[in-house]
Amino acid sequence: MADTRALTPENTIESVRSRPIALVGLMGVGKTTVGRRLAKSLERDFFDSDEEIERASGRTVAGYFRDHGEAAFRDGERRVVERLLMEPNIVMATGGGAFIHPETHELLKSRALVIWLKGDFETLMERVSRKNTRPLLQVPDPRARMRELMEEREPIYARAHITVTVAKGPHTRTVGRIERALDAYEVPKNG
Ligand SMILES: Nc1ncnc2c1ncn2[C@@H]1O[C@H](COP(=O)(O)OP(=O)(O)OP(=O)(O)O)[C@@H](O)[C@H]1O
Ligand SMILES: O=C(O)C1=C[C@@H](O)[C@@H](O)[C@H](O)C1
Ligand SMILES: [Mg+2]
Repeated sequence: MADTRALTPENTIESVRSRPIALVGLMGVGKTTVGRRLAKSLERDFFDSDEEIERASGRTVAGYFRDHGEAAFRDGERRVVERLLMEPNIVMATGGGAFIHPETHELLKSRALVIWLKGDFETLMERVSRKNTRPLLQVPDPRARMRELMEEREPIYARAHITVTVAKGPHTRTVGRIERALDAYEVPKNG
């Protein structure tokens, strides 16, 4: 059955704006910390898919990867994202790989207003180096791994409805940029 929530010109801008807002992008770009502040500013509820997986499984993301592997994590992530997309009026921070997984990508693209937070390499490295809890970066050369992830993933993140460039500076600046991008957003003619 056709998804009536697909982003087409028949959707009024009001209906598109009332979709869940989903933040996607690489580890460390600020999806969680910026998302929380954006939700507050827009008077929406905030959810983080990684935190929801941790709550539901009673494990940390790193523990989940260790015990069940990445494929099981991606499956759990898809289910969590699908459930969160039923919530009205939310901002959702997704895990860095959610929009890369084809089924989760499709869900997000058809039911949310997807915003790619695009960071430069050095900003991302500086931010991820503050915590060593990210399983994909527990490798001998995390800089090389991050470069690979950027190359593999950026063309996919670029399919988001909106791209917002994130640079050094306070979270509030990124929130302001996202709000301006949302105000300027128009439903594309070709869906
Ligand atoms: N202007 C800023 N915007 C976003 N994050 C910032 C900013 N300044 C500092 N940070 C910090 O960068 C770190 C990473 O942010 P955060 O955890 O929100 O990233 P994330 O995109 O959710 O990553 P992950 O995909 O691993 O969940 C945090 O310590 C956050 O406080
Ligand atoms: O970029 C990724 O693939 C990931 C990012 C984190 O948010 C977690 O979802 C997990 O560490 C995987
Ligand atoms: Mg996060």
